[in-house]
Amino acid sequence: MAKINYAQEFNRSIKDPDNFWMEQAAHINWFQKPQRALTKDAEGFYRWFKGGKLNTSYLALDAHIENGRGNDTALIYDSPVTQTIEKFTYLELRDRVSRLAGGMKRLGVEKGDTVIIYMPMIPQAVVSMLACARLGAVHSVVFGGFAPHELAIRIDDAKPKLIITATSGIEVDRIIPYKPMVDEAIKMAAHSPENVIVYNRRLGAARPDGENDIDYATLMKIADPVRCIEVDATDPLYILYTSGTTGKPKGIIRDNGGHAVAMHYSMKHIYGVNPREVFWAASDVGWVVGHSYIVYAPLIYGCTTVLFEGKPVRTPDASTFWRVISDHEVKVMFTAPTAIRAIKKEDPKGEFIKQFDMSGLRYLFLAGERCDVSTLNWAGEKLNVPVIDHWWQTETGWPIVANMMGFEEQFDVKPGSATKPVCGYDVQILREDGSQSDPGEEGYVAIKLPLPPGTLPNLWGDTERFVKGYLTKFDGYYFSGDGGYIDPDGYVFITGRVDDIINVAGHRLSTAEMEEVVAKHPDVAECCVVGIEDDLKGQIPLAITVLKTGATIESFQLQSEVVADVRKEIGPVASLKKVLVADRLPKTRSGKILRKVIRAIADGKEFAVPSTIDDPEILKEIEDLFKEQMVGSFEKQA
Ligand SMILES: CCC(=O)SCCNC(=O)CCNC(=O)[C@H](O)C(C)(C)COP(=O)(O)OP(=O)(O)OC[C@H]1O[C@@H](n2cnc3c(N)ncnc32)[C@H](O)[C@@H]1OP(=O)(O)O
Repeated sequence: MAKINYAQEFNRSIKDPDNFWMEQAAHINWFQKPQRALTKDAEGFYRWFKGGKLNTSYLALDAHIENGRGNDTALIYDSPVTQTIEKFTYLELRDRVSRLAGGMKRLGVEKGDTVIIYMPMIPQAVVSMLACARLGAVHSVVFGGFAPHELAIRIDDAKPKLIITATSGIEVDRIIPYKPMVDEAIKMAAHSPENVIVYNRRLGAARPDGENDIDYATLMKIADPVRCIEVDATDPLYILYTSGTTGKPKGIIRDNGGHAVAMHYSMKHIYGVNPREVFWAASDVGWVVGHSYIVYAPLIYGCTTVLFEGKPVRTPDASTFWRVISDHEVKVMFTAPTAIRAIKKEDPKGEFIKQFDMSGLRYLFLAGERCDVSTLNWAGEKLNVPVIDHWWQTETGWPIVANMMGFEEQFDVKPGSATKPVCGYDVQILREDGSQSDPGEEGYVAIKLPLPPGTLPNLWGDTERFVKGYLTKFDGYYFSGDGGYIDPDGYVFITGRVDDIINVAGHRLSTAEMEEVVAKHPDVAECCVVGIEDDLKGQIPLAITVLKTGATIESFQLQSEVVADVRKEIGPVASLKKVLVADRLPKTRSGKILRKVIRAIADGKEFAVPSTIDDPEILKEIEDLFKEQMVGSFEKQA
């Protein structure tokens, strides 16, 4: 791989984005090349490669086949929960994708239609995504850990013509029946899809048949394969919903052209991997990591990707990751710190690692949540490869800050920092008034516009929220929602969200959404949900409630009902386990709940009593409440 200099490239990407990204765009196969990289649309938003025509499914599959690589392995499905390992060549994957696309076309799916995919980590999920891309249909993959109510919200927002699902998923040793959840979601939603394609996994899960259900296998038998259709670079490839500060999730739009260019660029320059090598992102196709680094980037770049249906522990034990790396000769791996913490807890000395040939592993990348120093160090020591913490968001689709492995010099790691801004991202730390922070001074993490290719051009059906949420706080900047600082050496440190978003085991969740559910309990007068520190999951939600006058419910009963409600409305992924009952909540004089202070008390951290507090006495009550009811965490902090 030709090595180039980070500083020069970074400066060029910021000063001359047009030429910088036109050069990168030359690495992908366009049906019609764009004449310019950067333009503005009718609403004044930046767009990449307008005028270019391409197809993302073509880039991920057909282009490699035309290059003589049809018999190379494109996808390895490794499923410890079903004890299956299955490999698909580019040809085999293309044939499945083009056939499913043909089947979808028979069902009336056309360019621009939306399709929801609610599936476990099985090859048919990847096939479905690429089949949509082949037709120019816009997919929206919904993570399986979300409950029917969450799926219903997304159905009403995306208005899919079709839903593709499977009969079931497997969570370690439990069968999760997906199809009944889809049926329930459709009942809840105002919008009705025309058909539901169901892949029957034959695992014994209930499989209720609906009038408009289509069996995946039958459809594949009768469908004719179809060719890729040409789409505009600025046409949407997918919508991916992510938690916002209000209850309703936001539909992040990803375009085709900018995304393809960014995916290709990132594999080489950030992840330092070569085509034909094996890349493994141990995440889920329901998250952005799954979209970008299980499906699109490795395939567009011509790598072999691994689709892993299992957990870092319990499937069957803490050796699984190392077995996968060794069996499939993984060169570069990506996972969330929480997965490494789970392994470290089970196997602190890393004994399992010694049982496998890990000599092929070049780098381990971590992202999805803040990486604590001990996890970073443990992984580096035990694996004996560079462990690279990097930072990005669903909105951007690819890394914002990283130690870029494709360059001549690799920077020394400073634990707690994701290193330096990636080419294309002019990351700045701003004060409340919009002025630039000094080195080392904490502020809001913002990115000067334009954002590079592949990042969100808008929100699905909600331009106003896009502008308000990202572009208004600092004129001319994208506001990330995170706080942080840049040290005098230019290293970026992300210190955490400045809003009510929490990150539980690498899953981004909204406390506002949880509060809405808790508040609906008939005995709850008011409540708040905050994210508190957790050794394993990084953060977990904690609900604090005040009961209605006269309510006699026992606190353990309330907890079990509220936990069940949150699981039912949001899903198991929310991981709300603890609900406390307080006499009062600390508030400002204007009635705003002091969540930050509550969080600090729960985490045993120092805090300043806000001058706007209505009654400082309540803080003492909350402190006592935590001491009484959260014995475990408080003892640990003491
Ligand atoms: C950089 C940009 C980004 O941030 S993209 C997001 C990156 N994040 C990630 O990749 C997520 C990383 N986390 C993980 O993969 C998992 O949390 C790992 C570490 C594997 C642990 O999994 P697990 O033990 O299941 O814990 P969890 O907290 O994820 O799950 C909580 C409850 O939800 C359930 N769940 C999870 N996934 C599903 C699913 N697909 N379908 C149905 N249920 C699911 C879990 O079983 C668990 O349930 P329960 O509470 O035990 O009953």
